[in-house]
Amino acid sequence: MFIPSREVDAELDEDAELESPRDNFTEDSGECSSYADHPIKVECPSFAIPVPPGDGFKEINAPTITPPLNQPKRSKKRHANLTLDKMMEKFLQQSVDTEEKFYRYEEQRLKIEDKRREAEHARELQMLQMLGQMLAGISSTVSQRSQSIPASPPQRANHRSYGDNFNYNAMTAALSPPIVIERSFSLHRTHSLKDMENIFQLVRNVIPPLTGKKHKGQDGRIGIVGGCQEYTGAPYFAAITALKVGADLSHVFCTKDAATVIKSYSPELIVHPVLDSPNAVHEVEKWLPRLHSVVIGPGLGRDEVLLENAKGIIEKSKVKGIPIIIDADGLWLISQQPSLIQGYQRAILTPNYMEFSRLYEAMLRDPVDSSDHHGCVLRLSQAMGNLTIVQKGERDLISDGEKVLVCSHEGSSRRCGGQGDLLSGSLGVLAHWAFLAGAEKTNGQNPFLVAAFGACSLTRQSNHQAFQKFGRSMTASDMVSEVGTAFNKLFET
Ligand SMILES: NC(=O)C1=CN([C@@H]2O[C@H](COP(=O)(O)OP(=O)(O)OC[C@H]3O[C@@H](n4cnc5c(N)ncnc54)[C@H](O)[C@@H]3O)[C@@H](O)[C@H]2O)[C@@H](O)CC1
Ligand SMILES: Nc1ncnc2c1ncn2[C@@H]1O[C@H](COP(=O)(O)OP(=O)(O)OP(=O)(O)O)[C@@H](O)[C@H]1O
Repeated sequence: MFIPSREVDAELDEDAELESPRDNFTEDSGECSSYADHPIKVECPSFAIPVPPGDGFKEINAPTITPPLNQPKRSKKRHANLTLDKMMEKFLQQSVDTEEKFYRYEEQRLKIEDKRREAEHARELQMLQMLGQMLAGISSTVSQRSQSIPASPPQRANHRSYGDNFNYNAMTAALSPPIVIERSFSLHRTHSLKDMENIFQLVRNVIPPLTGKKHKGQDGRIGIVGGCQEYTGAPYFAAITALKVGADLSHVFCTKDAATVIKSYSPELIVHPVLDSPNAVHEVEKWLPRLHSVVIGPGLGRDEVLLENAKGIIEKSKVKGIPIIIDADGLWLISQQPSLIQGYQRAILTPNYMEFSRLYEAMLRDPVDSSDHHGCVLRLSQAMGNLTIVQKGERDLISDGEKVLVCSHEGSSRRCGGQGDLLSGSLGVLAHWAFLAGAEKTNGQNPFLVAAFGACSLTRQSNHQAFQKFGRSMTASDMVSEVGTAFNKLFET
């Protein structure tokens, strides 16, 4: 049934409770003696509000029953407040829904726009390639004329470069041994320009263009779950790196006592002191629809309650299909309960040497074979249900159980704590971008492999640059300062 808003006002008058009229109006004002004389001001919409029958509202024409004078009125106002709360809740929900719809629409619109730009870009590339071929033809004719020795075919060795195959998926399916794609050059050594371009192009392809048409949040809203009394640096490094890579918003979900500390490091971060609250999972779950990816583990610690909450957050994120990056103590949790993430192919695990050994032994019941790193990372990924594994180390090995990518981009010999946090934060953003872009933009390659490769190269380049400046005194904060220029150097030049 519908009740005009005026009727709601009248009903609320009658339902006055808890506070007496004098709570709102002073005696001296002499303005108020009873609710009948001074109805409570309630902000109601001017249109009719649908109200299901039997929820406490009287029929419009029902006779008014005057309550006996001595009857306490307290319980009725609570009712009025409850009704108001319900209405407010409904309005808020509607506005959240509308906002969500708007975001969805915007995202679709931008996807279409991206596709258009992509097609334009592809056309331009094709023309450039044709031009390149023409120029190559001219130069080879010149060199054939000047040298009588014929050019030898390109050496492939053990590697396959991205540029060799456009239909990479089909090739992969046809080959039984794992494909190893390696980029082992430094920006400072001579290398094949073509290889470098091909491998980085896949990462570049997934990076959203900077345009004036977007609203805040569209380039990434990343959640970091971690941060406790002992560890406040790790979630900060991950969250600030996510922003420096290009995310619009970075949320940290940490314990209460870590929150103020993390906030004091950076006003850019949104910090939620909820991780040790009794309803932590629910508190984080409320934010999940607004997050594009979550990074679980930096500075999480190994407290039973926090690990249990992290477990709940992983489960809720899986239900929502959000890409999940698991690092540090999040990996400790996974090594205790691998089934928590097993088979969820939107997950990326980033173990260091120790974390990898723990996971490997938990899953394969064997020690790591130090003579076969590629095989180990491949087997671990397969055992975990083909989710992406990034084994960090002197060379980062990245596998989805089908292929192994090797990133040995030049970093430095400095191994200060916190470098892995930069990696997981940047991966949070790149995984979202790559996932959104899809395999179409990565030439059929698993987008998470591309994202992981991008994040590893970026971390190592930041490390390299910071080490050039500070040498042995370099710390993770120095690396954070280099993220912007490293990103430009690798992906935007
Ligand atoms: N500033 C911060 O707040 C930082 C916090 N961090 C956090 O610290 C927590 C613990 O991570 P860690 O990587 O330190 O984990 P671990 O405590 O497992 O390892 C610490 C280091 O101790 C050594 N180690 C561990 N087990 C060993 C063993 N059995 N034998 C010999 N050496 C061994 C290894 O060098 C290892 O890197 C994580 O939550 C992580 O995110 C780190 O990210 C570093 C920076
Ligand atoms: N020996 C190495 N040489 C060059 N780069 C390395 C080496 N070891 C690690 N890295 C780089 O540093 C990044 C972080 O790896 P690291 O092993 O330090 O992680 P972590 O121990 O998890 O870090 P954190 O201290 O944040 O917990 C890796 O992605 C890798 O690119």
